[in-house]
Amino acid sequence: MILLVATGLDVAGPWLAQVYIDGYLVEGDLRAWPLLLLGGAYIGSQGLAALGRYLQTLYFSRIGLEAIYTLRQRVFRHVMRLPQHVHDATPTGEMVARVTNDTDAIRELYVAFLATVLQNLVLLVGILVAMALMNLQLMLIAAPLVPIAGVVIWLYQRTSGRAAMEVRRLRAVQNARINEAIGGMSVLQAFNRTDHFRHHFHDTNISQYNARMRTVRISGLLLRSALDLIATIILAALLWVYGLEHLGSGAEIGVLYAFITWLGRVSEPLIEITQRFNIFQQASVAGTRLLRLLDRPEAPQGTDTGPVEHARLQLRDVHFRHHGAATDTLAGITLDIPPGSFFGVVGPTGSGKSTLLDLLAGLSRISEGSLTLDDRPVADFAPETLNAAIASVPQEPFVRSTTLRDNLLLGSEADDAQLAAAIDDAQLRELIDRLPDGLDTPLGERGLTLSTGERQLLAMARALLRQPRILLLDEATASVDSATEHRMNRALERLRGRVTLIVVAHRLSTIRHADRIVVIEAGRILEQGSHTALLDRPDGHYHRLWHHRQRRSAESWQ
Ligand SMILES: Nc1ncnc2c1ncn2[C@@H]1O[C@H](COP(=O)(O)OP(=O)(O)OP(=O)(O)O)[C@@H](O)[C@H]1O
Repeated sequence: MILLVATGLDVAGPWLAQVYIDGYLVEGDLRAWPLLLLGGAYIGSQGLAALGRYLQTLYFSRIGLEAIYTLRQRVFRHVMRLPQHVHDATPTGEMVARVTNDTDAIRELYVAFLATVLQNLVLLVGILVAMALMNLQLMLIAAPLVPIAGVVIWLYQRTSGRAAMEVRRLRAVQNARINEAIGGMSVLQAFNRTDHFRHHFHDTNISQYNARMRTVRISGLLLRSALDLIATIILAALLWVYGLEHLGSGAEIGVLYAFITWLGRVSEPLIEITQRFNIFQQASVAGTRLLRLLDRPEAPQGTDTGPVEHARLQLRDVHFRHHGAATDTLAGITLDIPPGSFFGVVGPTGSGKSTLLDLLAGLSRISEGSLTLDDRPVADFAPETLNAAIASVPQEPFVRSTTLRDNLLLGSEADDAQLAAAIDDAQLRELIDRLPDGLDTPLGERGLTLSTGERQLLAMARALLRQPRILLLDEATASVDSATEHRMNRALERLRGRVTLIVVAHRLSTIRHADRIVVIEAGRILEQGSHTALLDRPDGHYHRLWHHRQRRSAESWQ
């Protein structure tokens, strides 16, 4: 409604001018009141039209922003619920682009495309109607501008659409390159590969420049130039016809004025509509990508919220195969993990240790066999219930670039006493005392100001804050300094008996005192038992591993 009124007021301006010119000026009537009245009406109508346009823009923007808010919320929630294998196979930058750029393209569709196209189409129709009412013959001369402009728009779409797609593709490549280079900057610098990457970047940059120039050339040629030329030809035709009819009389010169003004305004909406079609194209590509993402099934979630009483974990002939993999990563794992026990898991790299922890944490689902917590399938548990009972410390803990306190809490609530207990249990106190602002020290991006071992202790304190029944720890590396190693061992010793500990270890010293050590190779359990029992088997794998490590560390001390 506002749109129609605003357009009517907009179009009325030249009409009022025509009334004044033909009714008073040409007649030689130079009294003040008609000028004041019609001039005031002219200014008023244009002012109200501007107000109307402002209200429309506000309205469309609100619709757009509301749509984007809901959509972004939905896409992000969906992304967080996608199964692990989807995240493993999708580059981070691509997921980020889905949630930010693609949803933004949809916003543009509402704000910039639909609003502009609708406003301009209505304006176009309004001008044509006003022309027809004023002078049908002249309107019929001006009207062909619309179909001719349609052809120009079609040509523009055909030629510039491809170039615009190329610009966007190159921009995505460029973003990925920048992401990759910045993420791996230390490696690039250490390997002296910065120049190599710079040249690669230069190549895509040049291609993007050329593609961009192509779009500028096409739009420069077809948009303003072609449409202005056609408008000028039509203007000449109008002058010709008007001249033939009113030659020398000067009659209806106001009509000519109104037509020239309207004609000048017809090409603007046409150019706007043409330009906005790119946004439409972008939004439809983004929309297709978003729909494809939203169509991907979320990881199934259980609903069992019953309390976990004993926290006994049992695995019966568990098999697991990674999505799309040809063979099983874990095969025939059978384990009984009683509450409060300390289990160590060792094995060569790639043997499936981290995968086993992912299954226990409910991050991946077993392919075959049974995995239960208190005799209830782990897969049936609601994520909140399972996460409250089982906490994990991954190999590469997630550290945000905020303070240590925020990193420990990770959005949850805990009082000072709980925080202090978790910090003490994880042996994090010494580190906090060393930091300039203690718990309120910012940790820098991805926690790079902390060592690998310290990041794991932080993740352990974070996990302990939730007071879990079972703690899964995937030891980051064999090569932490002896002070950190000592702190980690002390932390495990402190937790022992209070919490079930399942620890994947690269340093055998970490799990030396475990109740049971499980040796895995190629996804199968080779042997299990206590440290002494396993060492008592001279031809056992653990025996060999232990003596091999002992020799290596003895050599490194020589
Ligand atoms: N998403 C995946 N898709 C396919 N295979 C995978 C995937 N993730 C891991 N794997 C494979 O599964 C096997 C076990 O990996 P896992 O990370 O569990 O080993 P690991 O014993 O923890 O090794 P490390 O000691 O180096 O941490 C490896 O061969 C690995 O290549």
